[in-house]
Amino acid sequence: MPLLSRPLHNLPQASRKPLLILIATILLFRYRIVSVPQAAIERLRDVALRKRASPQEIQDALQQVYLDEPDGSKTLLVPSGDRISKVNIQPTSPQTLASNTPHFPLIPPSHKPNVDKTFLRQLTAILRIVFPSLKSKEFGIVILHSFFLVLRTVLSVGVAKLDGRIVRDLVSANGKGFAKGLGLWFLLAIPSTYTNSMIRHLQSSLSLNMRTRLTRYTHDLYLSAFPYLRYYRVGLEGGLEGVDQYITSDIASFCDSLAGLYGNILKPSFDLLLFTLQLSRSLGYRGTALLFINYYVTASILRAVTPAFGRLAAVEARLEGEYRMGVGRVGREGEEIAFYDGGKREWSILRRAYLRLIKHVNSIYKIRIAYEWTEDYVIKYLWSAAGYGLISIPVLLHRSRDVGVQTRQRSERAEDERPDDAVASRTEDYISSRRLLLSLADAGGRLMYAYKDLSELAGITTRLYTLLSTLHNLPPLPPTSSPTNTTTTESFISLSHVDVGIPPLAFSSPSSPGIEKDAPLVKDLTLTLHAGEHLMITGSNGVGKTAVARVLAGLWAAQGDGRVLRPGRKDVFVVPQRAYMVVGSLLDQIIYPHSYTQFVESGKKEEELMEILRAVHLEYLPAREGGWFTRKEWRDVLSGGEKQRMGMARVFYHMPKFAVLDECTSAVSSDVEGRMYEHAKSLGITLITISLRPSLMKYHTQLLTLKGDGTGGWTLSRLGTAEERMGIDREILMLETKLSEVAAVEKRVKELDKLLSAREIM
Ligand SMILES: Nc1ncnc2c1ncn2[C@@H]1O[C@H](COP(=O)(O)OP(=O)(O)OP(=O)(O)O)[C@@H](O)[C@H]1O
Repeated sequence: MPLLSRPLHNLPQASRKPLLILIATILLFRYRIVSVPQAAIERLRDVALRKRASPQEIQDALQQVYLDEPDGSKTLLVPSGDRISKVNIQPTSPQTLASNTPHFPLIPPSHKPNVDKTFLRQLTAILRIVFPSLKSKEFGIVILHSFFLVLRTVLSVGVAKLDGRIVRDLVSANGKGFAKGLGLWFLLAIPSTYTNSMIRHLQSSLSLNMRTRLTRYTHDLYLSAFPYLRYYRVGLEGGLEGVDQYITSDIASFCDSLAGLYGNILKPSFDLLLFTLQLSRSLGYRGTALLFINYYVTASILRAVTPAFGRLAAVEARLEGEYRMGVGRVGREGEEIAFYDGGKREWSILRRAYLRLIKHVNSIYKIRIAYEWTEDYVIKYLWSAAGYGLISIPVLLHRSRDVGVQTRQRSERAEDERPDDAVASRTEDYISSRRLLLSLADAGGRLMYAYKDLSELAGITTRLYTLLSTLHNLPPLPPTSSPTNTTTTESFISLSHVDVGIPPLAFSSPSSPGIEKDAPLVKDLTLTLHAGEHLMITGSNGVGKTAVARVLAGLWAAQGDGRVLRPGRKDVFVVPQRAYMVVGSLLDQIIYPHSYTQFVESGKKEEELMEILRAVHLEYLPAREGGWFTRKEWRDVLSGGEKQRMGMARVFYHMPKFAVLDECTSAVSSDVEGRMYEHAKSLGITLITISLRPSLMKYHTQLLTLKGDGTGGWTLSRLGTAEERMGIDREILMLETKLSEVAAVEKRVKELDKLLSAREIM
């Protein structure tokens, strides 16, 4: 170590060299990717669930996240403790998506959710996704759940009977019978309580499984590749806002509500059926008929006073979404807001959104008071009173019959019946019937609540259905056929008579016919760009430059009778104006949209990534940020210019034939920008640049100028040879130098003027 303890510059030349090599090696090793080559992927494949994973395997799994399976499915690697669990995820097949589409016809925006035929149709369509087959896990849970629900009802009847028996034995002072009843009571308590816990567990489990299925299905539908790009088009063309609320909150509410409702309908229905059957034995046919009249009257009263819970729930979910979007916006754009010190303004915006929400929720609560009051009155008190009346009929009839019989037989024979037995048996009847009636009232209450829940479910179902039907019905973007010339294998991009305009809504609703279509931003655009030629698109702000890029990228369909021909999606890479940073490591930023596995499989090496970073002048990043695998919120960590350079790094990583650069270097210094352009050209990438910077003209051979005079006009001109372009550039530089000297000359003229006027005064 004495070598290291001396300052480096004090060392003789000969001993300095090995030290420098050593330091360089250590540095290189430090920033070397903890490479997870193909072998590591195979190793991860072999990691068994029960086997303890090594720290290296855990690290690999964290970076890898997924394993691609030969059947197209993915295996999710979840490190937990020192083990790695694997979850196989089957993507929804395009055939399934296509076969489901006819079940999701669009509903008019004016549709008001209610418990009606439309609701049933919507629910059935969604249930196709949740229960794809009778063999599915969800269906199994429903069967088990139903079993426990029925068991609970059967046990309740048993409890009611036992209750009556215990009291009978007590009244008739039958100690032995009483002790036996009590023993049975404790025994019956075991399956009863277990059944209750299982019902709750299976309900939560059903909800979670349904949520997982719906979420996966929605993700597969929403995050669809070209030609659907539904995540991008659902807002502009689908007219749906706040999709995050639909996918996160609405799906969860729907599943909770549906799973809860199943139990809340099935169990009280069974209760009602079984208890009525039991009661009818002691009530007789007249009592049973009266019981049914009671049900009918109650249901009619409650239906009349039930508010439109479905509509209220749908509005609540929408307002919840608006408030959530507001909070999300402040989080996302925090820095911009802070620069303007816009906290107060945002406060008032958020407050308004929140107030709208709670005002609505409050009004629901108020509406509920009247409804719940009526419900309680009818179910608890009216039913109980009716119950007492119904129980009293056989008891009183029995008694009067007894009295009649006794009077008639009094003279004929001595009373051989113990009055205690009769009382005990009546008490038993009464206790059992009373318990059954109380349970009946409870079941009725639950059913009425279930109706309210059903209305709320109708509201959430409509929202979820709207999302799914919009996603299903977005038509695919028109194909942009690959123009690879088979004779020369040369690629080109060609637009012929293309109108470029904001895409209209994909579906015009019957309520809003004949929406005026916007005039195209650019009309009748025709151009052909061969590989090796470079196009610059310019024009004032808002004239439609990015719109042209969107058409070139295939994000917007060409309007009019135009035709777009371009190579496949791999060969055209677009770098947008706003730099996008993905969640993940530093390495993930460069390789985006590739995953880590794709990077490993591409066979690219870490040295190549370093080379790319060097080309965009970001070679210091791995050292500064603590290595390739550092995970940070890159959107905040990198500066504006750094983010834009990262965008260019992605171009150099993916090496497309064409790169559309939409003002993606506006925050990069001119010298670095120039070097990046030169580098791109040296790699054989054909550039299509959207920019207002004349200094970039020299890297291009064609200039498309959008006029922006409202007519959609444009001009296309050649920019001359490289020599000529450099000549123009030199002239611009010379003129700019001369212009910069003007200020100094003017200053000197003013000084001379002052001098002259001073002499004249003297
Ligand atoms: N999603 C959209 N919804 C509605 N209007 C849009 C949408 N996208 C673009 N526009 C409109 O289309 C016009 C052209 O937009 P574009 O982004 O192409 O302009 P640009 O020429 O790239 O402008 P800049 O130089 O400011 O980036 C603008 O008037 C814009 O308001």
